[in-house]
Amino acid sequence: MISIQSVAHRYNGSPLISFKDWQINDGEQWLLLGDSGSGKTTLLHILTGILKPEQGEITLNGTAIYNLSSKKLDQFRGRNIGIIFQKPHLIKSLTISENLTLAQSFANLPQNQGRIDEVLTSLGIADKKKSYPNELSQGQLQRVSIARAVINKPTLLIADEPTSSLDDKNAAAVLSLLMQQSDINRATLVVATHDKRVKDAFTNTYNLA
Ligand SMILES: Nc1ncnc2c1ncn2[C@@H]1O[C@H](COP(=O)(O)OP(=O)(O)OP(=O)(O)O)[C@@H](O)[C@H]1O
Repeated sequence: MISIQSVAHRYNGSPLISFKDWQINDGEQWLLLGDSGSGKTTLLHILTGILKPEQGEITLNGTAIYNLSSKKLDQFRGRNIGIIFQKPHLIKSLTISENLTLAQSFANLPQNQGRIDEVLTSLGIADKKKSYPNELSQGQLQRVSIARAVINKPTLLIADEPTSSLDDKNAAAVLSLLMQQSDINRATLVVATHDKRVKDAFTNTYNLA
């Protein structure tokens, strides 16, 4: 379970952005909706341990994440949280398989080729394992980014604007893959977007005013 309590943040000299309390139960799928500039990315960074808020507390499965040392927090994030950004941010000189191995080692987990094969197969890109990122299409790269996010079986899967640069068909495909992967891996899913096309797929919505 994730809980956000009395959280507010202010960037240097800017107005305080307050976030209403939010409780996310295990396995739930949530849409985080808000206009551009409303604070979606800020809240995702707070949720994932990247940005310590000026006020408030975030607990993930009972751990108050900002009470951890930065080293512990990095390891905690690597093991418990999978993040999908708008762009894949893969390492170009490494194969798809090596990029995924790297995600395992960042979390201090042993290399597990079987898990890599399993995830790539479930995303329909097992044949791209030995390819380099520049040999893949945008849609395939987006799948690799989902693979990297779920490789360590995170309890929380977060996607920041995963569909905004995609056409209707690809947007629907990526969304259904995210939901499917959250089901297979029993991970809680939070998708931040201002893309109204994805609204109907979710029953739980957290709205930023
Ligand atoms: N590093 C920063 N320093 C100062 N102000 C920032 C910083 N990052 C974001 N902001 C400001 O905080 C507010 C919220 O930004 P944020 O990026 O969280 O919004 P968003 O909802 O994700 O927007 P978008 O949909 O356009 O990505 C905005 O007014 C933005 O200008």
